[in-house]
Amino acid sequence: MLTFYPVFAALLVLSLSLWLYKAYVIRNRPPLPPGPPRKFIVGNLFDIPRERILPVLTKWKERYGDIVYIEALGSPIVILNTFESANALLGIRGTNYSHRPIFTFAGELMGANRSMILMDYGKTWREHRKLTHIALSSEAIKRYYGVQEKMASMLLVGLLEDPQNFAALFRLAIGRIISAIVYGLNIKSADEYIVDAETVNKMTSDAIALGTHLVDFLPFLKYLPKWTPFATFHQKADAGRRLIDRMMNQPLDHVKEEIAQGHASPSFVSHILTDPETKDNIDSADFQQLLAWTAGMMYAAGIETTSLVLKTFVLAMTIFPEKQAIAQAELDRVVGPFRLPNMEDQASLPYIDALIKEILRWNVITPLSVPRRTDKDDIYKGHFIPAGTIVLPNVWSMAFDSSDRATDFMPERFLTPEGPQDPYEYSFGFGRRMCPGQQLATNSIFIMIASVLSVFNISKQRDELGKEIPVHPSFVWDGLVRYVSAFCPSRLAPVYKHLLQPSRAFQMFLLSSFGCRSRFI
Ligand code: HEM
Repeated sequence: MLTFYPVFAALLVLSLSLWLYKAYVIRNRPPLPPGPPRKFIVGNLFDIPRERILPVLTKWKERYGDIVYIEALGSPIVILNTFESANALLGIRGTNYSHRPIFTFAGELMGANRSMILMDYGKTWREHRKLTHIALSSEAIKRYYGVQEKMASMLLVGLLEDPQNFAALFRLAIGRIISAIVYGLNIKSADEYIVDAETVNKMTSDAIALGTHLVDFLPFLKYLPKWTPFATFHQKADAGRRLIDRMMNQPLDHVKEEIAQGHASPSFVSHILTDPETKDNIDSADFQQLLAWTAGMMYAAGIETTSLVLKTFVLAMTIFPEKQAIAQAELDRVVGPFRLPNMEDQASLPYIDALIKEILRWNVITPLSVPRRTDKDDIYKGHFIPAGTIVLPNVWSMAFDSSDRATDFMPERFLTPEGPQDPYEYSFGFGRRMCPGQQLATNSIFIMIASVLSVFNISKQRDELGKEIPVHPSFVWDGLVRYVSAFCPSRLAPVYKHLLQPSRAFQMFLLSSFGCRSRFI
């Protein structure tokens, strides 16, 4: 008993000193950024409704300004509402702001932290980024023009046959481009793997949405045995892990088999596996894992995002036919009626370029980008940002802040030199972790949009009485990606004028024989 008192007294003194030190440090450091009042323990956890998060963020921005501080179960979160603050912190102070939050559910339990997008900033991330650069550098992407043009003409053929199925056809076209570039897959094998990629995307995007899994805020829950009633997340995570592993490894094994049989098509993966110089330059303990995950990541990150932009394009053209007419007039003028557009036309089609920017702005695909985490304490504009803070760039507010009449669909806003912030500067992220697939994505979007507008008129469906069925834009946000919700009252009708109204069979032949000069790596 006697020996207990000195230990107890020492502990008491230690705790008191720690408490006093913390109080002293807190009092002497700059204040946290402003934000809504926090409740005891839970903080603002229940102020972040998943479905209505954007209006809540807008309200906070109006009340607290450029940079807003909230907490969820003790985890600090900072929301950056302007391009200036996002660029200053995520871009210029990139060393401190390029980490990702620790996603216990998606990252650790499902195993998605092996992918570049969720991986923490550091040596392994740099290896992934370096390898990805081989496939997506400005030089490399020029070699994909042929495959992009070919897939665009195949899309047109698909649309002629089944115009109402446009959403699936867009996804297929984008999936085929990426799988041809990354794995050199032929169309049949590509279509097989696209289905896996879709499921994995949806699952991961859902899993990393803010506030979806309690285990992300209370990581000790991961130690709950799998059989306990509250640990159903374990089964979900195990199923996710199996699916992710299959998606990463199956196409890679497919290419290896093709190489062994001597008939692999040129692709990123076959290039890395067969070029001894490239392989020798890669300093990685687990080369196979590195290759499987860089290739799989390009595939997974590129399909849903790019095809969503195209779906938004159809929605916008349905609602704003006058903008469609201006874009088609430009195509008539520049490309003319005797051929389909190609990648070289891009620089001569400023209205199409402005149209793509407006689509990216009007429906921001990732309204809060992909979250970051601070490594060390920081001070910005007199506010203290603690180490370990989750940082969310509010891209949504950047897009709608940038000009008056922000909710209108107006590609023209990007045709004047004093126009608003360029959406390419915020839609694809910031600084060191900016999307490496941006150029590939914008090229695919360009060729698909220009080709579709050359051959089709997009309009509202009509009912049995011939009256137009109204279309109301509606979006669903799963926390990372903002989807255009199922809408189908759009009609893609061939206009034929660009092909001098040939017979249907001849037209199919013409379309499918365009753009066949495909070369990959
Ligand atoms: C319209 C299409 C696309 C959009 C809107 C988009 C958007 C984004 C965003 C917002 C990020 C997070 C950046 C950050 O943290 O600052 C990102 C990361 C990433 N994107 Fe994209 N992306 C698109 C297409 C693609 C394509 C086609 C590929 C590859 C072929 C790709 C590969 C990646 C990868 C690998 C990352 C992770 C980068 C890292 O964490 O270092 N994306 N993308």
